[in-house]
Amino acid sequence: SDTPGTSTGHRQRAQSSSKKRGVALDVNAWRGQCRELLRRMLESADSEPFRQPVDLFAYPDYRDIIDTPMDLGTVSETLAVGNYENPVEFAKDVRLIFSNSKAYTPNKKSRIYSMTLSLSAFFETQVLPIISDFKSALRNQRRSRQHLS
Ligand SMILES: O=C(Nc1ccc(F)cc1F)N1CCN(C(=O)c2ccco2)CC1
Repeated sequence: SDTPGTSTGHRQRAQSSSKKRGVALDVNAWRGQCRELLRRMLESADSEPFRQPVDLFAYPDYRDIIDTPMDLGTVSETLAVGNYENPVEFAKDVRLIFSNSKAYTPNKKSRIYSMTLSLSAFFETQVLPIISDFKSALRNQRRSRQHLS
């Protein structure tokens, strides 16, 4: 065990701003990354039914089942005007699109519902590193601010 009273050595904090372990920990990088992720989803054929709000004349019972409609166009607009504070809020709205489709579908074999399954699988693989990079950038920022105080 350590000799009592010995310091464990004072880790010199690198003076570099946000570079740590070779990755740039930029607390704002998530916004452009999410815009790019949306762009890739919107170019996929699987997103076609989810690019705009559901036409309630085509699906008159939609609001009987779905309390909070959501679509990729609305998410894109919210992101563009700066109304998401972080990628977790962004992911919450995208996931709402998929859960709405699951709630509304009459059966699990419906074509439109099956499109959300592949789109959601793609989304989850892509959004995970965006969220974890954001969270480590935030930790890093708080650590460096705390260091200054
Ligand atoms: O009507 C649309 N989208 C849409 C919106 C604007 C358009 F111009 C054209 C569209 F096709 N739906 C997507 C959401 N939806 C479902 O998730 C679902 C699950 C099972 C069966 O449908 C209902 C249908």
